[in-house]
Amino acid sequence: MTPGIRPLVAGNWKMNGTSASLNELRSIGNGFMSGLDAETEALVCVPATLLQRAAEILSRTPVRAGGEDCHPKESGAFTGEISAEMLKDAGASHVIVGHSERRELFGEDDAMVHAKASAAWRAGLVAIICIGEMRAEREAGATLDVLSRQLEGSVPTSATAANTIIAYEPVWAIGTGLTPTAADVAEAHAHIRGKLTGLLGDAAARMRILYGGSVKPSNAVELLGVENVDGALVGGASLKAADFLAIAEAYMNIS
Ligand SMILES: O=C[C@H](O)COP(=O)(O)O
Repeated sequence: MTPGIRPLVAGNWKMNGTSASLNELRSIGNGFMSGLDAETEALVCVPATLLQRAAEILSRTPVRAGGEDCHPKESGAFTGEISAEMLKDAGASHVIVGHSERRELFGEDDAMVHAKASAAWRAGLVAIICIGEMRAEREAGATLDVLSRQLEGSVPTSATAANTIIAYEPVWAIGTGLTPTAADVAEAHAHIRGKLTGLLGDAAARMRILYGGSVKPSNAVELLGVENVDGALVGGASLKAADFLAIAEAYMNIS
């Protein structure tokens, strides 16, 4: 945690979920209405097919709905793509950009992530910019260099704490059940805060830096209690309301 920063627990459903899954979303929304929102803000990023319905369901709760990716352009001949403006129109407040699955499986580089973050702001969305090292990069001792390079290339210099959130997700920890040690997370997040300060100045002090990668109820207190960890980006465990709510409840046990 960072003193003065309200934590955010964000879900990322990835390519999961149909109409039937909206019941989980209702439960998440209801869970936050019974006091959890006093501890943390909450967001669930869902597939575009569910976004409008998700936003309607969550509109009666403190939880917000977000998109998982956007195209840099506002509109045009880009079959299959979705713009930030379309996400906003469907009810999104945030959009994830530069998730490692986009970088790794769809060839997105830092310049593309930079353009997508700018597109998010153009549409009035908060950009959640993801960074993180691959397993080989960690093993080569290059983690902090990779994070610096990704921040330099992906985060536009006009980023502010209001329009941008950084998500640190070690790629090898995503969906694997593996997590870095609390000390490793602390080192990475402190490095990210320092690098952001160099890039953005005062805006970095209040910018949320989320941790993502195999966050679950059993490790949430340990991971979210680390200095400079201002919330979580949760994949698999966000698909089950009980798990997502239990992760958010971790904040009741962190002093
Ligand atoms: O965006 C979420 C992350 O990729 C983490 O996914 P995970 O919680 O399933 O490891």
